[in-house]
Amino acid sequence: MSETTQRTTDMETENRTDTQTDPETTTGETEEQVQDEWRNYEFAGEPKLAVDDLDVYYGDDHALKGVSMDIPKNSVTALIGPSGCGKSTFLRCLNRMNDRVKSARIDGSVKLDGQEIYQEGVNLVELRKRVGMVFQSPNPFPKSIAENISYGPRKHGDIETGLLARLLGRANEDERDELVERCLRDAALWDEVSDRLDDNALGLSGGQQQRLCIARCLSVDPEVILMDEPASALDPIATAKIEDLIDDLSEHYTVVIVTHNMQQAARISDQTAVFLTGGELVEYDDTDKIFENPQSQRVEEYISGKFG
Ligand SMILES: Nc1ncnc2c1ncn2[C@@H]1O[C@H](COP(=O)(O)OP(=O)(O)OP(=O)(O)O)[C@@H](O)[C@H]1O
Repeated sequence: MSETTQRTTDMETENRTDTQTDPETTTGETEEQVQDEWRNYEFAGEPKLAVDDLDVYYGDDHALKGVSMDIPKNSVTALIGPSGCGKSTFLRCLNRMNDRVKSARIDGSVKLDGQEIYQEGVNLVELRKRVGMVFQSPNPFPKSIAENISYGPRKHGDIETGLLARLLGRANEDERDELVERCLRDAALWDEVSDRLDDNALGLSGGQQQRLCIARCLSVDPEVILMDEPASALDPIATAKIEDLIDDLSEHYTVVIVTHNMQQAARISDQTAVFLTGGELVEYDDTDKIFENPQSQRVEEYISGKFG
C-alpha cells in the first residue's frame, strides 16, 4: 500500500469510489490508467531504445519495478525523481553497466534498434561503444587532452597503430589529429584548448574536463549518450555550456540524462520520465506536458516541490 493511501482518513475512505483505491491522478483516473496512456506515448519513427517490463534487484532490494518505455531517436530524454528511486539504475541498464554489480539481477527486455541487448552473446564492448556514458564527476584520464580522445579509438583499433605504420613514422597522425579536432569541436571545447592539446587533461577546469569527457565519449562514434547528472558538480556558467552542448548533440545522438534539477530537465529535454520512490516509473510524456499538466497527483506534487 502506498504512503498516500495509508494517510487517507476514514472519512475520505468512505467517499472514495473503487477506482480511487489507486494513487490519485489530476484527471480522476487511476494511476494504472495514466500509465496505460503513456505506454502508448507516440512519437514519429521507431524507438531507438525500447524498454519492456524491466525489473532490477540488488540482492533482496527491488530497485526497479516493471519499467516500460520507448525512447525516441535523436532527442533528449530526462529521467527525474527523488533520491533512491532508481534513475541511475535504469540508466545503467541501457548499456548493461549494471552487469558489473555482483548483487544486481535484471529481468525484462531492452532493445537497441530492435535488437535485444540482454540476449546471450552480445558483445559488451561493442554495445558500450554504441551506447556511451558520461558520469557525474568528470573523470578524464591522467593523460594529455589529445590522448584522452585518441585512447578509445586506438584501443578499439579504429586508428591504425600497426608496427609497420609506426616504423614508417606514419602512425596515422593525420587521422588522429582530425579525430581530436572533430570531437573537441563537437564538444564545444576546441576553441579553449586547441593551443595546448599536449597538456595534461587534469589541468583543465571542472567544466572543461566534463566537456572533454563528452568529447572522449564521442570519439568512438556512439549512437546513444547516457548522462548521469553531468552538470551537478559544475558552476552555473559551466552548467549552461553543458546544457547548450546537450541541445546540439541531440541533433545527431540520442541523449538520456538523469538530473536532480527539474529546471534543467524542463530546459533541455524533449520528453521526461518521472520515477518515484519504490522504483516505479509513474509518468512519461512530452516535457511540456509533464511540467505544465501532469496526469499523476504524485507527479504534480513532486514537480511543485511538495516532496523529494
Ligand atoms: N550497486 C548497488 N548495490 C546495492 N544497491 C544499490 C546499488 N546501486 C543502487 N542501489 C540501490 O537501488 C536503489 C536505487 O538507487 P539509484 O542510485 O538507482 O537511485 P537514484 O534515483 O539514481 O538515486 P540518486 O538520485 O540519489 O542518485 C536505492 O535503494 C539504492 O540504494
